[in-house]
Amino acid sequence: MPAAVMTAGAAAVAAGPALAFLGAGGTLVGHGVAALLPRGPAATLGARAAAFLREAGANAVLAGALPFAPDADDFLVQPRRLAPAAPEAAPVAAPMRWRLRHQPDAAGYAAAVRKALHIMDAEAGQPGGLAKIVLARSLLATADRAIDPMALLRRLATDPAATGFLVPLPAAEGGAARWLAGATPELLVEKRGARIRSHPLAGSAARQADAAADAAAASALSRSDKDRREHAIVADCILDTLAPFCRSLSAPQGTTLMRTHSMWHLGTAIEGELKDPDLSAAALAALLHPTPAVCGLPRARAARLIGEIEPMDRGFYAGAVGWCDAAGDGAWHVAIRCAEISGASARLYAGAGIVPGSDPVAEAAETGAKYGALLAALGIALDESRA
Ligand SMILES: C=C(O[C@@H]1C=C(C(=O)O)C=C[C@H]1O)C(=O)O
Repeated sequence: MPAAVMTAGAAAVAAGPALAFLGAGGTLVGHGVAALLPRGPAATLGARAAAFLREAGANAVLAGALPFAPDADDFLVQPRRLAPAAPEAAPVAAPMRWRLRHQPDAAGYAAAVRKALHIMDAEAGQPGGLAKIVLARSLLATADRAIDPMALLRRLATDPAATGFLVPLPAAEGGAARWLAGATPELLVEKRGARIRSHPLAGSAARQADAAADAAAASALSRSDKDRREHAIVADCILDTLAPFCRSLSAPQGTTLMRTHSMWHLGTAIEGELKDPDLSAAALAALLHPTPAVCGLPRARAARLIGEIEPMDRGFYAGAVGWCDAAGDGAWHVAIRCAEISGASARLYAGAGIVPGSDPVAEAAETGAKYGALLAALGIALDESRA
């Protein structure tokens, strides 16, 4: 985090920012757009960002989003000005009325999970057989008036376990502004000098209002063989991908429980030291993305099946959002617990990792619970959204 944007103060931001990241790791708020990074696929991001930042000067920052499909074009901008403070708390707004459309509903999602389980079963034990796939669904919420992306961000940023983010996306058809807004609890990779961190999550349970039920849900998750297998695939893949680039790499605490306002997760905090400190945060993010937390194993096979099974295009959901500076430092988060915002519409996305032993109905309920952070921030009652 550049020194100029480390302060997590509470001063008001007058005009709407072009982008913002508000999290425990620091605050980055950018106003205006000075330039757009020439767009391209993940494989060329490191080189494009380095060339841009060499020209742009020592204080320049690039921030934005990588789409789920690594061969699709990313969208990163250089803010005109970095604000030294976080935006102030959300004013209370009049409630909005919503129309909701599931794509697919819980029953349709469970059917998709059954299809994936059938494929896994048929390929069990075969080399290259499908071992994990993350299937997602989407909820289109349309309000009776335009959504204020900044007010939404402020509400998303109230969960201390998540990084609230708001990044611009390429304009919608017809030219309307489009944003990706979310509260992601998952760190893809952070780099400062030679030090790197990653905090993959996989294996989930919905939080419960009753304290005893909540503790029971956490304890069942930590003992679940299915969730531990689902998690290990992600942590091992990240360790294997980073190892060749690291002098040291470890997960000192092993796999532990972490909680957001709406979900419990299994997480593994990974830390390491790069052999080459010039390897940038953007290059590392492009190398890791998409991890089996959002795609599957083997990666290419899972990605192809996701395209065939899911009824919607993921776009920038399950991609990565973050920033990098001229020194190559930066932080990239997995773009989950998020929605595409444009005008009066919010398209929410939620997915769940499927491995042999997954229960289709439970996985559908899990994706429903994962909408929770966005539903709460938009002011949509969870009951209203059930299906
Ligand atoms: C795919 C999502 O979340 C991911 C999948 C998880 C799981 O299957 O348990 C847990 C955390 C995330 O890595 C999502 O929230 O949309």
